[in-house]
Amino acid sequence: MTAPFGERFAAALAKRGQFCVGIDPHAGLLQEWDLDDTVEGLERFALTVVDAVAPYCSVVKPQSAFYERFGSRGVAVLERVIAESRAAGALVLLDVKRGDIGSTSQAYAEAYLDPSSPLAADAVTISPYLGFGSLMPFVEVARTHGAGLFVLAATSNKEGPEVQGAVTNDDFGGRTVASTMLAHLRDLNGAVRPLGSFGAVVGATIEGTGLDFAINGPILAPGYGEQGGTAADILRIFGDAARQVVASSSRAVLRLGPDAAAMGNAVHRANDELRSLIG
Ligand SMILES: O=c1ccn([C@@H]2O[C@H](COP(=O)(O)O)[C@@H](O)[C@H]2O)c(=O)[nH]1
Repeated sequence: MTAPFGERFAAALAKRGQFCVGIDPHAGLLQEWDLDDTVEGLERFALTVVDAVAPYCSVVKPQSAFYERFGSRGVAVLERVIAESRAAGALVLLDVKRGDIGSTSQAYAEAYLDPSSPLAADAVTISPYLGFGSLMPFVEVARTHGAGLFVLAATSNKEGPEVQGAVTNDDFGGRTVASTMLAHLRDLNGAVRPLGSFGAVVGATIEGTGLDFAINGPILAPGYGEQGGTAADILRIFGDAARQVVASSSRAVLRLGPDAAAMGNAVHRANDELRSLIG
């Protein structure tokens, strides 16, 4: 029986550190690596990154869009990325940002979280734009299989606050949407030890929001590196919750390839920096 994701996440961060590499095969990066923008180029790129970083990272985060761009053969590459990263000991957080009415959420959840699916990962990112309740099938499937979820709360992009900073009416608590998502996650995680399995996505780039990050669950902080987020930002934004954060960076690491040692060293450096500030 697989241990719950929150337990596996806490153990992985304690063992391998708080840095996550996003495995995002951008067309521009394929070109920088001297690879063709084809499924063969995609495969070479993605598997080189897996070999270089998955043995050291606590978490890797492939972004599904860059694989879907190549149709079914690209998705087959994604399946290999997931399987080989897990075999190398990394947790795989598949960045798909799915979310729909409940019955469709059920199918998405089975596609990404049921271990019998070829695309099954340890956790996925999901979008609560259809209402947090529409995500309950993901919660149930995640509970059944010991998987994790990361719900978009306060994303790293500058356009996010238009929606995430909007205030709900009194029937729904009169709080910002981001704060409402964090409250739902706090309720789901309860007092589970060492950590619940239901996490939030909060950008490493956001400015003082007054949000309460004590959700007793994992937090993904994308926007580290290329988008400007630093280890100091992780401490500034999350305070006491900083130890539950995995900071994610894609392009800033991938640009160092195809030199595997350079990408591996970037992981060690980022982990050291986060450890020295957060403990
Ligand atoms: O708020 C969010 C949520 C997800 N992302 C994703 O993370 C990476 C960021 O890539 P970089 O190259 O490090 O900027 C990418 O896959 C995004 O889709 C995010 O940036 N912000």
